[in-house]
Amino acid sequence: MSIHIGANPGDIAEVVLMPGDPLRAKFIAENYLENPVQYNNVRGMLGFTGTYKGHRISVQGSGMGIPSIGIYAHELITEFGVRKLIRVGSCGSFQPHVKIRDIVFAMSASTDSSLNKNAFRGMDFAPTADFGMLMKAYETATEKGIKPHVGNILSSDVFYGDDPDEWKRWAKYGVLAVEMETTALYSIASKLRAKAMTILTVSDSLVTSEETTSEERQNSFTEMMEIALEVAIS
Ligand SMILES: O=P(O)(O)O[C@H]1O[C@H](CO)[C@@H](O)[C@H]1O
Ligand SMILES: O=c1cc[nH]c(=O)[nH]1
Repeated sequence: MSIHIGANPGDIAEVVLMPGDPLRAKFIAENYLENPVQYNNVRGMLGFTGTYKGHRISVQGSGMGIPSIGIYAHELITEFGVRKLIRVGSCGSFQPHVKIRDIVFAMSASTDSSLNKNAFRGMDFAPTADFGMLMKAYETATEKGIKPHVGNILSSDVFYGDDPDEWKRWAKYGVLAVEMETTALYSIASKLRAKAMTILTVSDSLVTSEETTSEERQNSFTEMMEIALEVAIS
């Protein structure tokens, strides 16, 4: 048992899917895992372990933002022996060609957070996805007839910012979309010698102002879940 995860040693698989929303974790467990067992309810941050195509897989809600996923990723790796972490999240598009419900693979994650600036005394660390996982995700998407966008994303500390045009600074440099966790996930996985990647579904567009509902964000982004499960068992 760790401070934030009320599981016993061995309750959590070596591979964990991590949606921000704990109810998305429940949806994945109930719809894709065989014999799912809930191992965590501390702070309502649901975690489940079951099997997918015969492989043991866990799904753990990460909460929103860098501090929250930082806590769960750290405890999963250091206290429960997790080796592979796959974030399955929602994001807002920065580019006209990245449309609502499209899939984005985060090859790298820029940030406005000071997490790594603090850790590296003002110097820049480049948080990147595990190449093998990224390649498997790309192959799986291609087999399914899905064309993912692969590239740099922004992990922001701010959801409701002051400047409505701030995102354009990142868009100008080709950043695909914004979410709030990946830079921490990739950095922590690198430090602790685990493997990580993020798969996102576009839930809204800063370009067109289109949006999906919270219910859709919880339950309907199934293509990214299915790609993530194939990466998990590879
Ligand atoms: O849908 P999730 O995985 O929570 O991801 C995105 O949604 C939340 C903001 O609505 C942030 O956590 C952001 O990263
Ligand atoms: O962090 C996020 C997630 C989804 N959509 C956004 O605009 N921001």
